[in-house]
Amino acid sequence: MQWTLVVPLKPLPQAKSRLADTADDGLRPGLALAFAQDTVAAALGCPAVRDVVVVTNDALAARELAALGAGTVPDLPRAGLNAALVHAATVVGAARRAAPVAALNADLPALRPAELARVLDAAAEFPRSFLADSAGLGTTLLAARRGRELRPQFGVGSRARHRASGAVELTLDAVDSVRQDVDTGGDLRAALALGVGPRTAAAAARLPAGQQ
Ligand SMILES: Nc1nc2c(ncn2[C@@H]2O[C@H](COP(=O)(O)OP(=O)(O)OP(=O)(O)O)[C@@H](O)[C@H]2O)c(=O)[nH]1
Ligand SMILES: C=C(OP(=O)(O)O)C(=O)O
Repeated sequence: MQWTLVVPLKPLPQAKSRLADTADDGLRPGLALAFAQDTVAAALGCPAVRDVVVVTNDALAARELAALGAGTVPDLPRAGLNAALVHAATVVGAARRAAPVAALNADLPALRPAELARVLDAAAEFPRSFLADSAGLGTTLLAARRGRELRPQFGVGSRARHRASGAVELTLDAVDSVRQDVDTGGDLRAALALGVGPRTAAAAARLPAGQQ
């Protein structure tokens, strides 16, 4: 089964606010873009992915991610993450005749195509499913098979909400790169230890010593 991935991305100046201690206002937007570029590049390299559509209102990010081969959809004004995902899934569904769709966070700079393929292959077994993040509280991927709605409930504590909504939790081992989202300095160090993509490696090298 081949999936369409919907990747949400905030305007870069507002993105990754919890990384303020690690990267100042001058470096943080570039770091957020690098995470998204490495996430999208790895997703496009995954055999289980048909296409990647980024939902964002950031013109620079849209341009850079389109250059990698992603489609882009403008966000709805001030609607928030879940509304942006529903909107993008609707646009994608209309264009692709109810293709299977998965939402994937844009902050997975260590993402490996083979691990993403294992997660998506597992998701193909269930009408609606999700993968918990490395912290065990959030969600990095929510998948809906053909003809099912995504019904995203991302945000603080989303693992419990997705489970309560009836989505099946995918309990795979050895898919750390799909779980490792980067919200904090500690997350960034964990992602660097797993091995990040080239754009994140370059952006992280510009951080002050001790923050990498
Ligand atoms: N298109 C779109 N994407 C969003 C929106 N809010 C969050 N996102 C994206 O959804 C994912 C998870 O978002 P958050 O954890 O809320 O925000 P973040 O920028 O990653 O980090 P913080 O600022 O530290 O909360 C990231 O890929 C964000 O860029 C939104 O309103 N619209
Ligand atoms: C939005 C989410 O991600 P984050 O951990 O980046 O807030 C989530 O886990 O639902």
